[in-house]
Amino acid sequence: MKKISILGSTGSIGTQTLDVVAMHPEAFEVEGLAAGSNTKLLLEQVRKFNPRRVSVATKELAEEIKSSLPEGVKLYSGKEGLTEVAAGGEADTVVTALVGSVGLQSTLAALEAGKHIGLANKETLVTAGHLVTELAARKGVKLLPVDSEHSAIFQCLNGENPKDVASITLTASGGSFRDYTRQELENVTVEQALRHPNWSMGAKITIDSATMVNKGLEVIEARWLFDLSYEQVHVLLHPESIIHSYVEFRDSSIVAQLGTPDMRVPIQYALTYPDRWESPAKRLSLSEIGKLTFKEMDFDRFPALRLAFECGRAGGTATTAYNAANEIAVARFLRGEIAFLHIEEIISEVLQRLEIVAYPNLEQIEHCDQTTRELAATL
Ligand SMILES: NC(=O)C1=CN([C@@H]2O[C@H](COP(=O)(O)OP(=O)(O)OC[C@H]3O[C@@H](n4cnc5c(N)ncnc54)[C@H](OP(=O)(O)O)[C@@H]3O)[C@@H](O)[C@H]2O)C=CC1
Ligand SMILES: CC(=O)[C@@H](O)[C@H](O)COP(=O)(O)O
Ligand SMILES: [Mn+2]
Repeated sequence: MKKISILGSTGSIGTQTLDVVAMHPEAFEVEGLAAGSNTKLLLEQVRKFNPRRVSVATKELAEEIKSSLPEGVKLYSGKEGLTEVAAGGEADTVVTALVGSVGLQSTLAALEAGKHIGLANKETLVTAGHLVTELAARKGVKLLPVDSEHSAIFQCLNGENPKDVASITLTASGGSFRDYTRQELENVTVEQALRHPNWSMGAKITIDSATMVNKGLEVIEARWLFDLSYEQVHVLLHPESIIHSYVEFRDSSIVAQLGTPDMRVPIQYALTYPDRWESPAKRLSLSEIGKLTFKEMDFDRFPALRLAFECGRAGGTATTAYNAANEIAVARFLRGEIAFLHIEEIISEVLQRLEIVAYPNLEQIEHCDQTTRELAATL
C-alpha cells in the first residue's frame, strides 16, 4: 500500500489525483488532505477516502467543519495545517497540487521529513528552485514531475545518460488566444481567457497559459528538475497538445512522449513510477488525428516568455519576483481590475524596480515574494 497526502485536494490536480486513487483502491491509502475553502468538497473526499489528517485555509473554516469530521481525524488550518499534512503522518508521497508560492514552506517541510514529492505546484520551483532541489538531493527523496511536459521529459530521459542530452523542447498549446494579434488582445475578457482549447484546469494556470507565463514557469521548472542550462531548454508551439514534450540527444535522435491530453496519466505515473498501470485515458490514434502542427515561438507576440528566460538567466530572486508579480496580476485580472495585457506589464515593471538578490536563502526569498506582491498590487 502506498500512502499519499495531497495538498490542494479540492482543485483540478487534487481531484484528478483522487480519481487515480479511486481507480486503484488496493494500491493507495490516503493519509492526508489539505484544501483551501471548498469545505463541501473536502468533506465528501473525507467520507470517501478516510484520511487521518485534514487541513483547511483558516481557523474559522476549521471551526465550521469540526463537528462534521469522523472521530479520530486530526484537523488543522492555515500554513501550519499545510505543513502538518505535508510532513506529519505516514505518507510516503506528497502530491503538491496547491496553486502558487503558498506551497513552498509545506513542500520544504515534506522534503525535510523525507517524503517523495509528486510535484504539480510549479510555482515552488520557480520561487526557490535551488532550495527545493538541494534539499531533495540531501534527503535522497524523489521530485517526480506531474506537469505534463515535465512528465514527458522525465519519461524520455528514463535510462539515458544525462551527459547525452543536447536539449529539451517543451511544447506549448498557445492557450486561449493563440491566434489573436497583440492588438486583438487589448479587449479580451476573463471569460474568454478561461477557455483553454485543450485542457480543463484551474483558473490561474488557464490564464498563465494564455499569457504564456505558464510556459515561462515551465522553462524554469525544467531547468531545476533536470539540471539543464537555459540554452538547453526550448519551446515550440504545438496547438494540438499531443506531443507533450521531447528530448534531443547528442547523436541527433529525438525521443518524444505522446498521448491524448489527460492529466490522470502524468499524475498516475508520478505515483507508480517506475511502473505503469492501466489508465482511463483515451488511446491516441495518430491515423484518426491525421496531422500534427508546429510553429516557431514568437517572443514578440508572447513577451512574458522572453521575460521568463531573462529572469532564469539572471537567477537569484529574479524568478521569485517573476512568479509573485504574476500571481498578483492574474488575481487582479480575474477580479476584473485590470486588462489582460496589463498582466505582463506588471511583471515587467516589477522586475525593473526590484533589486535582485543572488543565491538567496529562504528568508530572502520570502522577503522578495512579499515585497513583490505589495508592489504588484499597486501598479
Ligand atoms: N490543472 C492542471 O491540469 C495542471 C496544473 N498544474 C499546476 O498544479 C497546481 C494546481 O493547479 P490546479 O489544480 O489547476 O489549481 P486549482 O485552482 O484547481 O486548485 C488549487 C488548489 O489549491 C487549494 N488552495 C489554494 N490556496 C490555498 C491556501 N491558501 N491554502 C490551502 N489550499 C489552498 C485550493 O483549495 P480550494 O479550492 O478548496 O480553495 C485547491 O484545492 C498549479 O501549480 C498548476 O500550475 C500543472 C499542470 C496541469
Ligand atoms: C496540462 C499541463 O501540463 C498544463 O501546464 C498545460 O501545459 C497548459 O498548456 P499550455 O501552457 O501549453 O497552453
Ligand atoms: Mn504543463
